[in-house]
Amino acid sequence: MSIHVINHPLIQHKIGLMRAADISTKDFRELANELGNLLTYEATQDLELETAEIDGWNNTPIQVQRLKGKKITIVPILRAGLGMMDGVLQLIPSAKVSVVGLYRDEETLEPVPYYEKFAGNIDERMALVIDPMLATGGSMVATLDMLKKHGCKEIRILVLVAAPEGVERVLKAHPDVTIYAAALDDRLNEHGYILPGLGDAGDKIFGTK
Ligand SMILES: O=P(O)(O)OC[C@H]1O[C@H](OP(=O)(O)OP(=O)(O)O)[C@H](O)[C@@H]1O
Ligand SMILES: O=c1cc[nH]c(=O)[nH]1
Ligand SMILES: [Mg+2]
Repeated sequence: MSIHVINHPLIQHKIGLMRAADISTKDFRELANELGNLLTYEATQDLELETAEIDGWNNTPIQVQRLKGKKITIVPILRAGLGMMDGVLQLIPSAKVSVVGLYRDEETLEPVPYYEKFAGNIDERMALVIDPMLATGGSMVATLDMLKKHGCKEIRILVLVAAPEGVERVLKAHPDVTIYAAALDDRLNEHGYILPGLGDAGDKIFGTK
């Protein structure tokens, strides 16, 4: 469908903090989760509601609104997607979690799949795919291919930083998805890293460099 870059001041402030060269693992992790949380709030603004009747505090039946349909599934792309998951789950605590494991081959930049485990009845659930980085778009397109192969029909993507090349590739292959991003950056460098970007998000979240 499209990309929404969320220009909320808190989001812009926090993504700016994440770009600092000397950021600690602790701060990077905290900010990735906080942004996951804020992007979830933005991406769920139009979820469908239904009316339900419950017993109110004084034993009188009252009508309340609740989310309609089957529970959402959150889809973190390993590893780095896990770095946003706690923040997303804070707002959607009963979501089902589907996991996709992919890494980018450093030479070809193509995704190499190594794991997948999807929630049951995924064909009836909205999927929120989370990954801090959308670079060439290869990992995201592979994830969307997997989800659709399992019947998933409604997919929204939450990323911290997107590159124009990746956005174009995703929306060309899957024009029905919507991307929510904290930032749309300038370009990719010759190694497929986003500029100005965040560096290697997986390494920063897991403290592996
Ligand atoms: O758009 P692309 O060019 O596919 O690149 C983006 C992917 O690269 C990173 O993962 P990485 O392969 O470094 O794996 P990791 O999360 O295990 O570190 C990132 O978290 C995305 O999944
Ligand atoms: O800039 C990038 C590109 C891919 N993966 C990352 O972690 N960062
Ligand atoms: Mg990585």
